[in-house]
Amino acid sequence: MTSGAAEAPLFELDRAVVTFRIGSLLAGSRLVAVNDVSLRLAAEKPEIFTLAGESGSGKTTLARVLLGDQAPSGGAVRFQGTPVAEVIRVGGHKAFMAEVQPVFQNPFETFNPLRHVQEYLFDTAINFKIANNRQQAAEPVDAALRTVGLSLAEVQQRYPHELSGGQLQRVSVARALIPNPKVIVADEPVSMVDASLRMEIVNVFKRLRDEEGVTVIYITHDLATAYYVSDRIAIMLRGHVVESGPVEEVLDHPAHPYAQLLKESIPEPVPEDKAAWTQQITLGATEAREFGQVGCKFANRCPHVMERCRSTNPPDFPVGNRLVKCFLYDNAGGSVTGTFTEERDHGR
Ligand SMILES: Nc1ncnc2c1ncn2[C@@H]1O[C@H](COP(=O)(O)OP(=O)(O)OP(=O)(O)O)[C@@H](O)[C@H]1O
Repeated sequence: MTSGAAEAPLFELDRAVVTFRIGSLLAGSRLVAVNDVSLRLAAEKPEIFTLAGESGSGKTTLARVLLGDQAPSGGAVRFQGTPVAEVIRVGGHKAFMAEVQPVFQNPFETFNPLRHVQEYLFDTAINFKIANNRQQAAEPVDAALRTVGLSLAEVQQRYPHELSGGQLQRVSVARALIPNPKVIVADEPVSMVDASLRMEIVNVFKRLRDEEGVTVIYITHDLATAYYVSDRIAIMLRGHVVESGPVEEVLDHPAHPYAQLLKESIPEPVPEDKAAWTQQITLGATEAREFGQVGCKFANRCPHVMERCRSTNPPDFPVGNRLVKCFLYDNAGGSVTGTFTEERDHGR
C-alpha cells in the first residue's frame, strides 16, 4: 500500500495488465498488450524515462494507461499515490490532464491545418483556465513557446504547414506545457520528423527535465535518441518489460537476448558523441503468435533458449542496476525481485 501523498511516487505501475479481446466473439482470443508491468517514477527527481521496443510491443497501450485513457485490466496505476481512475473520478479528467499531458506522433495531425497555430495554443490556455481570454493567454503561450526555443512572435499568424516538422512538434510540446504539467507522455514524438530535426525535439525534453522539473515519458523505437536523452529505459517485448535500468547500462551492455538483438541492429555508440547513433532499429513485423506464446515471448527467436523458457515466463532477475526478465540470470544476483524502483544518478 502507498502511504501518504507526500512520499508517494509521481507515477507507479504495479503489475499492470491490459488485455484486449481480438477476433470475433465466438472465435476470438485474448491479447495481453501490457503484461505484468511495474515501474516507479520518483516525485522528487524529474527524469526522462524511455519505453522502447519494436512495433506492437505495447508501448502505446502503456502510454494510454498512464494518460488515464485506458483502464488496466489488472494490477494498479497510481498517480501521486492515488489510483488514476480515482484521481479522474474525484477531480475530473481535465484536472488530471493538466498534470499529465500527451504529445503525439504526428504534429501535422495535432493542429487544424486551416487555423493559425497560435489559436490552438490560446484555446488550450483558456480551456485549462490558465487565461480567461485570448489577450490574457498571450503571456503564458509565449512563455511555453520560449521554453521550447520559439516565441509567439515567431509562430503568430502561421499555418501548420508554414512551420517545419521539428518546429511544429516543438509547438506541440509548448501546447502540452501550458497547463504546467508534472509529466509529459510523448508517444513516438520524433518518428514523423526528419532525422536531422530529431535532436531539437529531444533536447527540449532535457530542458524540461533540467529547468522546468517535468518528468518525460519518452516512447520510441529510436534507440539513438533514447540513448542520448534518457535517464532510464525499459525495453518492451510483446507486453513485457524484458529489461529496465539506467540507459547507459542497458544499451551499452544489454543483458536480455532481445535487448542484445535490438542493439545489434544499430551502430556501435561513439562514447564522445552519443548522437552518432543515427540509424533506427529495423526488426520484423508484429508476430501475434508471440503474444499468445507460453513462457518467454522471445523463446522462438532466442539464441540461448533453454527448455524452461518455453514453458515458464521468467521473473525479473537483478543484473547490476537492472532488472532482466531472463533465466540466463537465474544465478546471477541473489534474490528475485519484481519492480525496478531505485533511483540512480548516472552522471546527469
Ligand atoms: N483496442 C485494441 N484492441 C485490440 N488490440 C489492440 C488494441 N490496441 C492495441 N492492440 C494490440 O495490442 C498490441 C500492442 O499495441 P500497441 O499499439 O500498444 O504497441 P506499440 O508498441 O505502441 O506499437 P506501435 O509502435 O506500432 O504503435 C498490438 O498487437 C495491437 O494490435
